[in-house]
Formats: sequence, structure tokens, C-alpha cells
Amino acid sequence: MSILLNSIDCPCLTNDCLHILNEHYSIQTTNDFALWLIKSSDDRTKYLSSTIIQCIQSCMIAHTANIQYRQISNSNSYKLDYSLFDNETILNAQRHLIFIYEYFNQNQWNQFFNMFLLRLFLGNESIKINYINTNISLFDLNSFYHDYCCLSDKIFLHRNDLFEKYFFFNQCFHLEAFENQLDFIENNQDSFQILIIDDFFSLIKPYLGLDRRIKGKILQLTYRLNRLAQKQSILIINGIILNTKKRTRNFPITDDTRFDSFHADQLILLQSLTNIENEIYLKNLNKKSQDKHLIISKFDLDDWMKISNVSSKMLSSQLKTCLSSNVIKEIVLSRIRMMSTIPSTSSNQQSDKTQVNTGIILLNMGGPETVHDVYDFLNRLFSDKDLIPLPMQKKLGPWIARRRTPGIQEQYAKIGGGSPIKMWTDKQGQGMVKLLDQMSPSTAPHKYYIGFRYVKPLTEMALDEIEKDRPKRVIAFTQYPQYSCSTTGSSLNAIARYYAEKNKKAQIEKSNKISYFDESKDVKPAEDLKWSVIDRWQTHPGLISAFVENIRNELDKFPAHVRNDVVILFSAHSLPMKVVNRGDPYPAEVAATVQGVMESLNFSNPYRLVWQSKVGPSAWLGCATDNAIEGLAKNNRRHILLVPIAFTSDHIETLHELDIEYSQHLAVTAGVETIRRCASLNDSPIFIKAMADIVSKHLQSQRRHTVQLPLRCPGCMNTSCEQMRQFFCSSPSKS
Ligand SMILES: C=CC1=C(C)c2cc3[nH]c(cc4nc(cc5[nH]c(cc1n2)c(C)c5CCC(=O)O)C(CCC(=O)O)=C4C)c(C)c3C=C
Ligand SMILES: [Fe+2]
Repeated sequence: MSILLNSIDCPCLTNDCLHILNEHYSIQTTNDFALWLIKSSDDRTKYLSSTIIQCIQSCMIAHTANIQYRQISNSNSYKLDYSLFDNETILNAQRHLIFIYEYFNQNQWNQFFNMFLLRLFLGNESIKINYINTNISLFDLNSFYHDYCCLSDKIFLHRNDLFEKYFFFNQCFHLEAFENQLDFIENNQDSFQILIIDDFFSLIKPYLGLDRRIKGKILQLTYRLNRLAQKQSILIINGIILNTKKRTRNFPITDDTRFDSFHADQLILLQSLTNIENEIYLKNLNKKSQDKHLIISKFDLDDWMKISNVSSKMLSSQLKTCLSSNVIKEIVLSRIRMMSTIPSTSSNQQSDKTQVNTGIILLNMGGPETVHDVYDFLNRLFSDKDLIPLPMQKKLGPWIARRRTPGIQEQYAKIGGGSPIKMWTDKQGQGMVKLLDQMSPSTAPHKYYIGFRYVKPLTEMALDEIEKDRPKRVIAFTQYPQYSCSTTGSSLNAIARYYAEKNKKAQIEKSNKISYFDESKDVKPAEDLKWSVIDRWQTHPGLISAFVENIRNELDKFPAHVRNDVVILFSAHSLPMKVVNRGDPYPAEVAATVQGVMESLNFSNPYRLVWQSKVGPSAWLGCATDNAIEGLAKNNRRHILLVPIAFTSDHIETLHELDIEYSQHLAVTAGVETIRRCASLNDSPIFIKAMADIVSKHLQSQRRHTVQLPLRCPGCMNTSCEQMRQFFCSSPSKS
């Protein structure tokens, strides 16, 4: 596909996205684009000419507050034509993600809302709208309220006071208020939400220079925003910064690669276009990716290109026509019904129509997404007999969870309000299936499912979805590189239990002739799903390379004269000695990863493997990471690099225990001079490539599991472990 590009968009974005576009499209530029280049400063013109152009990959077109660009644009009067918001297109769109151009004036905003919202919400049902605005200077809410409410008594508007208090007086720079706002929206998901953020980048900019945790927090907020965009009826965002992967000399935004994470869930490539009169057109550029990614949002901006000026009066009369049209009412009603039941899926957005060839369920423990989810997380965790067998578990589990909740909530609050694991797993899954579709066309299309043990999307939910999709093959892919019965074992046991229960119900149904299955959902037991399992991958070369790359990057940040003396402290989540002593393979497998990494580093530095995150009073495997830091300092080893080696994404143990408890507090009191923490694998391209490679090799091998899986721990007394092996390792009818 070829893209015709005459961009007026911000060069910061266009540069950063260039490589993505170049990969997928052939790009031509036009005179309009050249015209814009000429208007920009010389340096930039040169730079842009050499890199040509790029586009934005997002659920939303993005725009930044580039000062120079503002100056350029101020000299032109851009007009937006309202016939862009064509009735039918809007009403028939499955979801409405609308780009609002930054240079709307107040009148334009009002008209836009009249057009857009009224058309959307015409109907008999009452609708609540929580209206949030980040920039009072752009438009007048009161007039919007007035125009809006007077046309419909079924629409209730709610303006968030908290938001006003913070945002209007803090110039939108108050992250806490922003977070509160997200909480508010999340807690009111039954109502339609409209969130307007003008120039998101300005909102987050003051925080970008700060440390990893704060950036992490911003990242998390943007991620939540994105999730809301997918779940909620409407989210209107302007100015979301995308894809700031590279810091360029000319356009220094941020070098934080994690900032590009916002957008990839649904790919809609939009680009603003100008004609010679400087009117703005919007063009959907992503036909190709629409097909590929099966986007649910389907408005085609090409159809909105018929530009003509529409006055306010004309708008009102159009709206009245809409009101009287039964056909439109019906469409709106069905739209509202549909939008209010948009499911929160546990995996990537793929159309139901596509037959999935290979399903890959990514297994992990998960972490609470917000502090409000901490209790549920802990409750499930302490109710898991495979992880922590307790006497009277049904009572004791929830009791311990309740007691631990406030302390753990505090920890999650300090790392940005929740665990980022879902976000990273989504990114990893998306990257993995994209690569797999290329690497292994015969098993494509591949679809990933997330199966968490202790938070949603729970393993059982993912299995429900798999049962609906009925892929030809399903792979249970543990996201713990090293096998422990308490982690991977617990997830695999959960899968075996799910099918055992299903089969039991099916048997009862057969004998009693009672339908236990909702036939409309067409859920059947899994005999015909071809299951296999990737149960460990502790020494996969890609995994080792990904660790090595991150370690090298971090070592480079130590002063040259101490670099070779830095002690690399590999830190893994510990295990109770009870578990170690029954023969759990985890300690040896973690050590194998460490060995692989050090071999690949040519044993450049002294190193140790130590163990963190002991829970409760019983004996756990040591040396404990905190004792190791203190001991090293005492022995005059004052430069330490911490490497989380047993978990692939950031989580509370890296972000709180390693970064805050140990690096900020303990290291200082112990007299450590330099302590750094190696980045987690998260969205490392090497790592994502490794994931795809592991799956592709597994598919080629025709093996159903490693030779280790059938072997239970010598001291194992857990009957679930036996049943799990029967499911995955024995009868071919289940394979
Ligand atoms: C490979 C990693 C992990 C192993 C092995 C593991 C074993 C294990 N964990 C507990 C008890 C708890 N773990 C908790 C949190 C937690 N555990 C891991 C990883 C492993 N656990 C992670 C990544 C996390 C944090 C998740 C996140 O927030 O991102 C907790 C909850 C926190 C707390 O209450 O302290 C408990 C409890 C046991 C008993 C165990 C081995 C038997
Ligand atoms: Fe744990």
C-alpha cells in the first residue's frame, strides 16, 4: 500500500514513527507537505527531508505541543469542517474514537459536541455523562452543557469537582488528580464518559525528567487511559503523545521507550491533511492494518472528506432532523446497547469471525491493577493450595489477605497505584503473535490469551474464550522462565482442574440428560483442542541475550573506573525451604539462567545469585537479597547491580523491594556507593523475539511438553500435580 502524505502534524511524532511506516508502506510526499517543511526552521527541514515522513500508530491520532509548530500553525487559520462528522458514519461506527484537532476554537468545540454527542445519544434511554476537561481555555463548558441539555432531558451531565479543583488551578500538571479522575471513570463505567485531554504531553511533560518510578506511573496512567478507551463508550483525547522511542537532537521529547506503549492495541492510522487553503482533512491511512488487526472501530474518514461550511444554525436544524428520524433513533439505541456491553477481553482484539489456528495462553500470576484490587489479588493468592497450603484455607486465606491488604496497598500506591504486569503481558503477546504470523504462516493466525492466576483476566476466563474460539491447537506458555510447582505448576493445575470440572459436568449431563452448558455459547469440553505446554525455557538463547543486553546497558552507566568491580547480584523470588526440600526444580533452573547469562557476558564481573521476597516466619531459601547487599558493603564491595532474573516484567518486587526498599533505603544505610537495578525485560524486542522463537520451535518440534514435566517432585504430596500431568502428559486424546 502506498501512502500519500501531506502532513501538517508535529515533527516530533512523525520522526519517531518513521521506521514503523517504512516497514509497512511505500510513502510518497506531496507539495503540501513540502510546503509545511518550508515553513519550518531550516534544521528541521533538513532533518525531515532526509527521513521523509512517518505516521501515527494508535487508537487515536496524536498531537504534541511543539512550540515551534504552534507558532507555525498560528500564522494559519485552520478550519475544520463539520460534515466530517457525518451522521451515518458516526452512528454506524462500532466505537467512537475521535480525533479533535488542537486548534479548535470555542465555537468549533461546541458545534462539534452538538453534532457528535447528540447524534450519538439520541434515544429513549437516559444517559449519564461525566464530563471532564483538562483545558478551560479551549472551550466553554457551560455553553456546551446548555446546548446539550436543552436538546435532551434524558442526558445527565456530571462535572467532576475534584477534577476542577486540581486541574484548573494546577494547570493540568497534577498527576494525582489525573489518577483520581481515572479512578472515577473506572468506578462509573455504567455511564458514558467523555474525557477530554488537550495536549496530554503537556500534562506529563514535567514528570518526564524524573526517575523511573514516576515515569512508570505516568506510563501506567496512559495505559489505564488506553484501556478505558477500549472499554468505555467514548473517550475523546487530544494530544496523546506516542511513540517517543528516539531522542533526536532536534526534537528532544523523551528517551523513555515505554512511552510508546499507549497505542498499539488498536491500530488506526490517521493523518491530518491540508489542502492549499489550509483546511484540515482527516484521512484514514490504515486500511491495510485494519484488515490485519481487525479493528473494531471502523469509521472511515475518507467518507468524511466532503468539506463544506456548516453554521451553527444548520447544525441545529440537522439535529432536529435527527431527532425525528426513527431510523436513526433505532441505530442509536442499538449502538448504545452495544457500546455499554463492550466486553473487556482478556486478550488482543480480534474479530470473532476469524478462525484462530493457534491459541497461546500466556500463564502468569498477575498483579493488582489498582490499589482497589489488592484484596482480591491476595485473597486468591492465599486461597491457592498449590502456592500456600494452609490449614482451614477457606477461612484463613481471606483472613490473612485482609490483614496484609493495607500494607501491600501502600506498596502498590508507591509504585504508581498498581502492577504493570497486564500492560507488559499485552505488549509481549501482541509483539509475539505478530512475529509468529510471519515466522510460521502454516500455524497462523496465532492469538494470545492472558491467563492470570490471581487477577483478571483469570486463567479460567481465558479458557472460556479459548473454548469459544476453538483454535486447532492451544499452547500453554508459562511466562515464568524457570519452573516451580508454586508458580507454573499452579497455573497448569488450574487448567487441568478447569477441564476436569467441565468433563465432570458433561458426564452428569449425559447421565441425567440435563443441559449444563449454555448451548448458545457453544462451550464444549476440550477433547478436540490440541493442547501442549511450554513449561520452562530457563536457558533459551533469546532469553539470555535479552538479559545480557539489559545488563550491559546498565553496567555502562557505572563510572568506567569501577565498572569491572561491580558485583552483579542476580535476585530471584525466594521459595519456602519446605518447597525446596521436596525437590522443586526452581532453584536449579534459576541458577542455570544465571550461568547462561554470565557465560554470555564472558564472566566480566563477580556475581552471586540471591533470593528476595520471603513471606511469613518460616524458613526460606537464602542468601536473602537484603542481607547480601549489607554483607557486600561490609566487605567493601560498594558497587552493585541488581538483576531481577526470575520474572520477566516489572512488578512489586522490582519496583518496590529492589528500587525503593533496597536501593533507596537499605543501600544508603549499609554504605553502598552505587547501586543500580537492571531494567526488567518488559517490551525488550530481543525478549519478544525470544518468546516468538520459543513458540515457533515448540510448534515445529511436535513435542507436547519438556521431558521434565512428567516428573513430579520426589517429595510431592499434592494430588493436583498428578492430575495435571495426566492432562498434559498422558492420554493422546487430550493432546
Ligand atoms: C518466580 C517468581 C515467584 C515465585 C517462585 C514465587 C513463590 C512464592 N510466592 C509466595 C507468596 C507471595 N508472592 C507474592 C507476590 C509475588 N510473587 C511473585 C513471584 C513469585 N512468587 C511476584 C512477581 C509477586 C508480585 C506480583 C506483582 O505485584 O506484580 C505475594 C503477595 C505480596 C505479599 O503479600 O507479600 C505473596 C504472599 C509464596 C508463598 C511462594 C512459594 C511457595
Ligand atoms: Fe511470590
